[in-house]
Amino acid sequence: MKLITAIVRPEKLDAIREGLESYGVQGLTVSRANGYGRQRGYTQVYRGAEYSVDLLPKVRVEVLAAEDQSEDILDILITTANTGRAGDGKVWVIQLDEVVRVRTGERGTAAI
Ligand SMILES: Nc1ncnc2c1ncn2[C@@H]1O[C@H](COP(=O)(O)OP(=O)(O)OP(=O)(O)O)[C@@H](O)[C@H]1O
Repeated sequence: MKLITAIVRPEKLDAIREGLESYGVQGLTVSRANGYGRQRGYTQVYRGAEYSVDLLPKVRVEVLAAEDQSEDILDILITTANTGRAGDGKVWVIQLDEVVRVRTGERGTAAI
């Protein structure tokens, strides 16, 4: 099993959700995030003074995936989040030891 985490543009969230739901993903976690990548934020001018905004608002999308669905889900995230511009985000995949469904006590792929 894998944990797939995507840090992406907030305005892409609807498209990402649609893509994942059409594929049949049963659940996901969304939270707000702030961060920067290589572009290191941007410079803004306010009342004549220049200051830099270094932590840009993003959303974090987390999806639990069975081994045989992980590549498909990764593809959906990358395709739906892409605009081709700097700041599109990052996706990473972590190998999981265990997942437990709290209500039933099911474990492993059955708990996803
Ligand atoms: N090395 C990193 N470690 C942890 N989080 C990161 C890292 N790089 C980027 N992020 C997170 O991903 C978000 C989006 O990153 P961003 O798209 O700017 O990455 P990038 O690698 O600079 O790509 P691009 O060249 O498209 O801007 C950041 O705001 C940050 O929250």
